[in-house]
Amino acid sequence: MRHRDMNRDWIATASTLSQALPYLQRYEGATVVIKFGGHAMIDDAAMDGFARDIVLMRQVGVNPVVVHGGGPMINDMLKRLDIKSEFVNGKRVTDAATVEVVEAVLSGLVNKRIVQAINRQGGRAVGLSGKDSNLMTCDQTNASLGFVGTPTDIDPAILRTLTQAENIPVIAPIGAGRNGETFNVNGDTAAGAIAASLAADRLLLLTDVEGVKDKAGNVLTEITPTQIRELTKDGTIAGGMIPKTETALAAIEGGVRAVVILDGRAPNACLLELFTDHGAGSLIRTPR
Ligand SMILES: Nc1ncnc2c1ncn2[C@@H]1O[C@H](COP(=O)(O)OP(=O)(O)O)[C@@H](O)[C@H]1O
Ligand SMILES: CC(=O)N[C@@H](CCC(=O)OP(=O)(O)O)C(=O)O
Repeated sequence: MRHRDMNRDWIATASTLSQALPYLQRYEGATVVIKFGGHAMIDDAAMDGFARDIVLMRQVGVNPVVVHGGGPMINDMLKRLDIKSEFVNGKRVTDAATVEVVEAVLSGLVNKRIVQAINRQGGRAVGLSGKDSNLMTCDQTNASLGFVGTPTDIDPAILRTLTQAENIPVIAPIGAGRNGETFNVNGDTAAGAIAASLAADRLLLLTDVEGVKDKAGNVLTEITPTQIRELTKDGTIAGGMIPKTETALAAIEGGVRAVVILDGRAPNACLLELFTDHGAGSLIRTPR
């Protein structure tokens, strides 16, 4: 009995691999930008699973570009330093002291943790922030948010150099201001702007919910720009989901072929989305 069950498992595994062929062919040479949110990095196992998926993508000829968040890790450090922090529409109000902590945590602790996790799985990850090689120049979003930036100029040349050499860029969402300022950029916003600059085939926004939910709490497997606007207006899309859906709309308008908002805590979330017919999360694509 036990033998027969094991056989069945192996057959299912082989069948999944075989079914992946058309997807592997479709995504060979494609650019996929993955936003890894702070809430998706729940523990070492989630980090290692994510790293493994990214290395597998690279191995089969996809060009993965990782943009990360780290909101909960910034909160921890601010708490340790006794600095108060608040959010307005999913964006952290960032004063001069806060932006120093944000940069240290994102470009230092979080970025290097992801780089190391990918490299331990056999990949070649290179960590950078928007300041490196003029990758992301920003203007202030709104005076009331302090040092929060909106990307205005993205120079993706360094990303192309790295991906052509089969390296995996891992980007902290810190932007350079025109007058030497450091700007805190929401991770989703940064990922969307970078994906648009690369005319990416897919932007995957990994988070801690299964997707965008409607009023009744059901996950919408596909969501149109009109639905997003309506659900935001009536408050169904709120908090941290606002920058995600705003990003999805801007990315689609900016030339990204499709955006998926999905649960990064689910094992192999990225592989499931790209290489199987199950898909995952909420898909937003250019209206046809
Ligand atoms: N309509 C909605 N559907 C799904 N999640 C929503 C919705 N509105 C608000 N949210 C909230 O948005 C959160 C995701 O944003 P956030 O916490 O910033 O994630 P991350 O750290 O992964 O970027 C969810 O955990 C959920 O609480
Ligand atoms: C302006 C702004 O809000 N920046 C975010 C940057 C980190 C981030 O986006 O992290 P998650 O993806 O984990 O939420 C912050 O300070 O928390």
